[in-house]
Amino acid sequence: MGVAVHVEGLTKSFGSQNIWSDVTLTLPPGEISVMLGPSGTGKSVFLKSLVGLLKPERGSIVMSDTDIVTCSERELYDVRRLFGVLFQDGALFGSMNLYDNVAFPLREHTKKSEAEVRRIVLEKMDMVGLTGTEGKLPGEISGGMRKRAGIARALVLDPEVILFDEPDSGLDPVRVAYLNQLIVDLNAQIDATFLIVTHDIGTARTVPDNLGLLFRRHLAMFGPREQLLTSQEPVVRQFLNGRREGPIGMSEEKDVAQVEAEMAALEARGGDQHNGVGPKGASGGEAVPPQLEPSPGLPERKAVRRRQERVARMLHTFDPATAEAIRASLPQDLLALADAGVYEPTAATPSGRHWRAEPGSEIAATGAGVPGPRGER
Ligand SMILES: Nc1ncnc2c1ncn2[C@@H]1O[C@H](COP(=O)(O)OP(=O)(O)OP(=O)(O)O)[C@@H](O)[C@H]1O
Repeated sequence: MGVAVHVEGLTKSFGSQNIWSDVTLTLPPGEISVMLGPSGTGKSVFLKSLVGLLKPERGSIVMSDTDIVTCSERELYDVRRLFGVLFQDGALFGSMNLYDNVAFPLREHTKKSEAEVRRIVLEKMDMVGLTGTEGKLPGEISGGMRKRAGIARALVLDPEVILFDEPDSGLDPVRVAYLNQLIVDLNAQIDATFLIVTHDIGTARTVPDNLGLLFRRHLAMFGPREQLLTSQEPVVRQFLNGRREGPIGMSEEKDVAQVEAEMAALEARGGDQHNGVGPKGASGGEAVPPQLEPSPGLPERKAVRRRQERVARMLHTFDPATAEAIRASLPQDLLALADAGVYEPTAATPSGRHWRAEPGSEIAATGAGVPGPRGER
C-alpha cells in the first residue's frame, strides 16, 4: 500500500513573490487526490516541492518518517525513490526508444540484470497498454501514447506515491477518458498514493477520492471529493463550472464589488446548471457523479474501503450537503456505526483537511490519517 504524505504549514516564495502560504493537507495512503487551481497558482511548484526539487522556506512534508523539507541530501535520495512522477510533457528522451526510456530509472538507480530490467519494463508497458511499441521513438507515437510511456517509466521503481502533472494536457477528450480509466486501473493494481494536478473538470469530478483547490496563494479547500463537489464556496463553484463569473479573473484578482454583481446576476439566471450546485444549495445527485471504477477483471481498489472508514469517522465534521453526499456512498455497516454514535461529534478537524489515524486501526499501523473517535488531531 502507498504511504501517507503529511504536508503542514508549507510556504514557498521565489524572492519577494509568494506562491502559496501555510498549505496543510494529508494525502491518504493509496487514495487518489486531485489538486485544482487557476493557472499560475503554483500547482507544479507544489509537486516539485513534494519530491524535494524545490525547497519551501517554511513547513514540513513528512513521508515515511522523513521530512522532505529539512532532510539531508542522502535521505532525500532515498525518499525520492518512493515517488514516481509523470511530468507534463512525459519528459521522454527523444533519441531513445520507448523500451530504453522506460528502462532508464532501473539502469540508473538499481543494479538489476538486463534480464530483470527486461521483465519489469515489459510488465509495466503491458500495464499501460503499450505492448509491442518498445522499439518506437517518442516522436513516432501519439501524445496519449507518450503519456502512457511516461507513466510506465514512473512505475518501474514500484513507487509508493505517484504524482501526475496535468496528465490530460494536449489530449483530446476521448484520450483523456482512456487515460483516466488507466489511472483508476493502475491504482487498483498497485494501491499507491496518487496525486494528480489537472485543469480537467471531468477528471476532477469522476476520478479522485479527494479534491483540493489552490487559489490566491493558499489552499482554499482540500477534502473528500463530496466536500468540493457540493461546496457553495464561490471560487470552488466557479472553477468546477468553468465560468467567468466569480472570484477568479483573467489575472487572478477581481474587485469584490464586481464579483458580487456577477454572482447576483448568475443567481438571478438560476445559478450553475450542469452540476446541481445552485443558488439554493442544491446538492447530491448530479453534483456528485459516480466515481470511475476499475475495468472489469481487475481487483477492486483497496483504498475504497479504507476511505469509506475514514470519511465515516469524519462525517460529523461536514456541512449537511457534504454529509448527505458522503452517506450516499457508504455501505450499511459503516452507516450503522456512524448512526450509533460510535464516531462521536467533536470539534471539527480544520476544514476536514487534516486528520490522523485512530490508534490501533489498520490505517494507523500504516501511517495513514483519519481522526480518532473523538477527533483528536
Ligand atoms: N524556478 C522558479 N523560479 C521562479 N519562479 C518560479 C519558478 N517556478 C515557478 N515559478 C513561478 O511560480 C508561479 C507558479 O507556477 P506553477 O508552474 O507552479 O503554476 P501552475 O499552477 O502549475 O500553473 P499552470 O496551471 O499554468 O501549469 C508562476 O508565477 C511561476 O512563474
